[in-house]
Amino acid sequence: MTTTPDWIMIGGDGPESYNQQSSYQRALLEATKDKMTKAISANLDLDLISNRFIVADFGCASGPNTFVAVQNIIDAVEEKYRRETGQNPADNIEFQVLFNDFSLNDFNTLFQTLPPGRRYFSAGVPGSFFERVLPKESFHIGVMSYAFHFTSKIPKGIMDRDSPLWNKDMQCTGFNPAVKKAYLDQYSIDTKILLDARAEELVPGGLMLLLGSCLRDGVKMSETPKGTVMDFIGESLSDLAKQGVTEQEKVDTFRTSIYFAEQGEIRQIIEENGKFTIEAFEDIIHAKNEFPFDPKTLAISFKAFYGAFISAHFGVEVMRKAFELVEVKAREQISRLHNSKPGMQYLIVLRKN
Ligand SMILES: C[S@@+](CC[C@H](N)C(=O)[O-])C[C@H]1O[C@@H](n2cnc3c(N)ncnc32)[C@H](O)[C@@H]1O
Ligand SMILES: [Mg+2]
Repeated sequence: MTTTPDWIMIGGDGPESYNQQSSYQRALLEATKDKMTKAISANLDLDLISNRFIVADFGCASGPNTFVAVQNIIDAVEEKYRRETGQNPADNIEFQVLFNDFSLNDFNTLFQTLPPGRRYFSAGVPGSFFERVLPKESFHIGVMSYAFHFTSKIPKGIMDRDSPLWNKDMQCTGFNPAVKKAYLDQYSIDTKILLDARAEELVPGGLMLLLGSCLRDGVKMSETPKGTVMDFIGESLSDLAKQGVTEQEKVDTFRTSIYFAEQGEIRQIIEENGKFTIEAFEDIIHAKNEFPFDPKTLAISFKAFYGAFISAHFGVEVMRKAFELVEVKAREQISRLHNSKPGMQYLIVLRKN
């Protein structure tokens, strides 16, 4: 079994950084602000809002989206407190935000760009969210934004050419049922471990807010715009191997530890885990719902997301060349994108049982 390189976003705040290129992810946070506020108002016990309130973001990257996510939560908690007690939250509540990601994440950029005027104390929590990273009962609301689609490793057999599970593509396209099952099984195991860990770390009655992308039931990854661009990336890397720019062996051993689950699969995993009640599972439709089908924008935003991961395996030069080809492919095959089936963006609200 192979462990993939840690899934690190491009750090710093240069033109290709995650910091500058994550507006797609941010659009979902902005679109869900009202729904997050309502969910917190309806599902968080007033008793939990006392002198010390802890918010944790798992898979925070280097910002700025994490600041939007945690501020939305703090605003909602303050609003509920003000409305239901008539008191000023600033007089009575101190907030702390725990920022979690892999230790190699660019925490320097994160801490250097913390919003001025924020009303919370900050701390970094390094480590994989597939393990316990915090003491028992140590936070009140957790959030995961575009971080609930990872597996801890590439499923067994996926990179073995002699296995019926061998996957020629870099992602789970959804077309090979055996490959799809292997990814789903791994995702299910990992996600249950993740939920177990968060359930221990959350205070009783605490909430987890999950925001991200999934598939509508019955839709295959490669049928969506995101899956189509991921296929362009895989095809571009294969082209570079054919041109001798990189080795075929490297292409064959490059697979993503990402599984975009179907809506029903996510629901089933959470229910089987049994540590949380699903208070809401919302289908969020917003202006930036799908990527704009502009070849240049697509190449840049997917580079921000996947670039560091590809660099770690192929080196930065191959990564750059691959995304030049992705832009060409997106231009040549724009109809594939226009004919794709919509993906889905969600807000899931979980309450610890
Ligand atoms: C697509 S980014 C999302 C960042 C940010 N939450 C947002 O909404 O823009 C996914 C983040 O999850 C982190 N991540 C992936 N697997 C992780 C793990 N096992 N433990 C902790 N962080 C992880 C990555 O390092 C990355 O920063
Ligand atoms: Mg990984």
